[in-house]
Amino acid sequence: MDADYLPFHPNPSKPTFVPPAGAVDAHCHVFGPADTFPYAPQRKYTPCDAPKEKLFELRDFLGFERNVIVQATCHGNDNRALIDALRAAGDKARGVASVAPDIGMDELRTMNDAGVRGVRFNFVKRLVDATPKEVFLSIAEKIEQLGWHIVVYFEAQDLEELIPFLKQLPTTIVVDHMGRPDVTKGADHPDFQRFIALLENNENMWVKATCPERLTVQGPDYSDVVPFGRKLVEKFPDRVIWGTDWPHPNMKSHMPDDGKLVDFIPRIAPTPDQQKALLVDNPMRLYWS
Ligand SMILES: O=C(O)/C=C(\CC(=O)C(=O)O)C(=O)O
Repeated sequence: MDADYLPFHPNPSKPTFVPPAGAVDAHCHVFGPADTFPYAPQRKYTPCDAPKEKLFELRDFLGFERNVIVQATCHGNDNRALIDALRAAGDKARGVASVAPDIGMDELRTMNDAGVRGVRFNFVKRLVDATPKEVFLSIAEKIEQLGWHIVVYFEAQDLEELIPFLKQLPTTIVVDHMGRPDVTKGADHPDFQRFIALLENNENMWVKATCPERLTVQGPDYSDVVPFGRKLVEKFPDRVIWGTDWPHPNMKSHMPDDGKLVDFIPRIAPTPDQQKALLVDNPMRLYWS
């Protein structure tokens, strides 16, 4: 792993908040182990191994029933670790893959059988070299045939430029990590309001109310991120999902305690109805129906 890479928390606390029955951790990753599933040569970071067994252990410990495992850039378009984890989890996991435009429908169908239900388009400049929009559009055309959706990861300052492209995508779109707002500007700032307006005007767009630990400036207990998550849960109760982001690649300031991240949930989704929608009904509709 990279010299400055922080490994995941070795012994997270037991959360006080008990997730509703059937809760889904809808954003997490598996990394390696590198001797079986090597990292991609073009990767921008080398993580510590975070194998499926550790993920499943954490799922049970935190009180979740299911995972959505998202392909991260350190594995490039090599989805073998993801597929291996999905097969091992059986019906308890679904996946989001990263694919090249020349992928065939047969390979996509094999992935579908393993539990993949979406692809991820990553626009974060520190993580990937830019991919031409036509390439993404040609992938979108293929995966649309399987009823999959597209997860997009971008930073707030790049949203404006991306909007015309996002509007061209033919499927459900899920935006990672609240659209990565600058929380120092506040949730009423025009930047976050523009993101809210985008979701209001495009009913195919969903959002993950994830990653207070990445967005915070104050640090734990992430109070500066609460207004952002709460606004998304209130405004889009049937289009918002939640996940741990375990094993938290590229965290530089601190490594979050996953139990504390679970305790963040009732602060952004205070009512049992909101919690059930966020953790059960919405992810089940998107990934298991
Ligand atoms: O865990 C995440 O979702 C966020 C990441 C890593 C990532 O997305 C990737 O490597 O593909 C990040 O901001 O470094």
